[in-house]
Amino acid sequence: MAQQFGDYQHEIYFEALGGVVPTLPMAFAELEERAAAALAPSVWSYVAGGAGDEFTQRANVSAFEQWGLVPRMFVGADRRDLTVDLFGLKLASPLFMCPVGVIGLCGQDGHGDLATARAAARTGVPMVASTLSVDPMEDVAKEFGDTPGFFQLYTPTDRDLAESLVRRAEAAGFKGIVVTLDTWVTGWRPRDLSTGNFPQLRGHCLGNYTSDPVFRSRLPVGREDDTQAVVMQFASVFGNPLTWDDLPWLRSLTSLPLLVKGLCHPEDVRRARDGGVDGIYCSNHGGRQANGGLAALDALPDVVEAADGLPVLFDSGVRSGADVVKALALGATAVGIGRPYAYGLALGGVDGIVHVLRSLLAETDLIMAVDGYPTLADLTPQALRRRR
Ligand SMILES: Cc1cc2nc3c(=O)[nH]c(=O)nc-3n(C[C@H](O)[C@H](O)[C@H](O)COP(=O)(O)O)c2cc1C
Ligand SMILES: CCCCC(=O)C(=O)O
Repeated sequence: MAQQFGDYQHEIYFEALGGVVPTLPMAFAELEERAAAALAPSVWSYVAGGAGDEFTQRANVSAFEQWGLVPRMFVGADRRDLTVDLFGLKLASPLFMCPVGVIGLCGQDGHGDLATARAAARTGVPMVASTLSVDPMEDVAKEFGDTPGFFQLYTPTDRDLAESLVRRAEAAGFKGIVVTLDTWVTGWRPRDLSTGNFPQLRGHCLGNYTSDPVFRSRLPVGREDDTQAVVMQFASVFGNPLTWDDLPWLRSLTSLPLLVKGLCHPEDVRRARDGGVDGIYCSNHGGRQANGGLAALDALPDVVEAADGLPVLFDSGVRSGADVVKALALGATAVGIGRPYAYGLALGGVDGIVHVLRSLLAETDLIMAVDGYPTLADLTPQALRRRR
């Protein structure tokens, strides 16, 4: 019987079998190497870099090697189902694109946010759009097609501005708000400190601020389009060291699904759950914020247990379909990638992102086929063994 393959993601597989050689890299190492050469050096070091000596960033990746999937036979997994129900949204797969603040700069035309949204429309893989984007969120959301999108909020100290950003996201049609908690201050990032390179402080990726009526009203009259005034105002409101006392206010901001990003401690997960969030987002920001930390994957099982049935989104260190499968088996509801799609964009624009997403999805699906785990429900911790 002919193999029953899933969807669009197998085009890449059939093309290769048919002798169509992909022009973009198939392996992450080559993707990264070629992106390093394609991106402007300042953008490359900002995107690729992490905190301190990048121990945690490396640990995020190597943590996946500590787990192995145990194959099951006689399953006949000729059809797989990768669809996910998230807050009532039917997603084509459990993959999503993490918020990446300078994604705008990774596209050759300087509109990488729009390119990412277009890739989301083409693949059904949702984008979590960062507060720090070149193009305003309304323009990004227009490109989503039928794919749901989420808005990531960096909560400013100016509460009126925070409310305005959330109102705008609701009006633009975003399907959920992701509040990032681990980056109210930028971590110790030697690559950027040694070059003085922080794109936001050079006036890049501030499109959601410069288009915001509340933000504009705070600028000195007549200097609304003056980059220096904009950067100073941005820097003065950017980081809000929120406490648990702020959670009711955050919750009151929206009736959309509310997720909190950056949770790794089970006690924080329990408190967030009690505070009425709709989803937990387990991440250590790709190792960019605090070095010396636990790999995000190693925090995931306790987070899932404490979430007690709430959806758990996961990112940090995912580089292959095997990684996606392992994170799902450890309890993630959906799995995000950051740097990999930024590199795809750098190399091939919208097509480059689509290539990265299709490749990851095809590998994920084929592992589930070969290893006999045809549905996401089959992927449980029992599917994995810790490496000895
Ligand atoms: C260049 C860059 C910019 C980022 N900007 C944001 C951001 O604006 N908001 C946010 O919540 N996370 C941001 N992140 C973190 C990602 O959302 C995600 O947690 C991380 O990239 C996942 O790790 P990975 O790159 O190893 O896949 C950024 C990551 C990178 C690499
Ligand atoms: C203050 C940092 C904003 C962008 C970001 O989240 C990142 O570079 O990791």
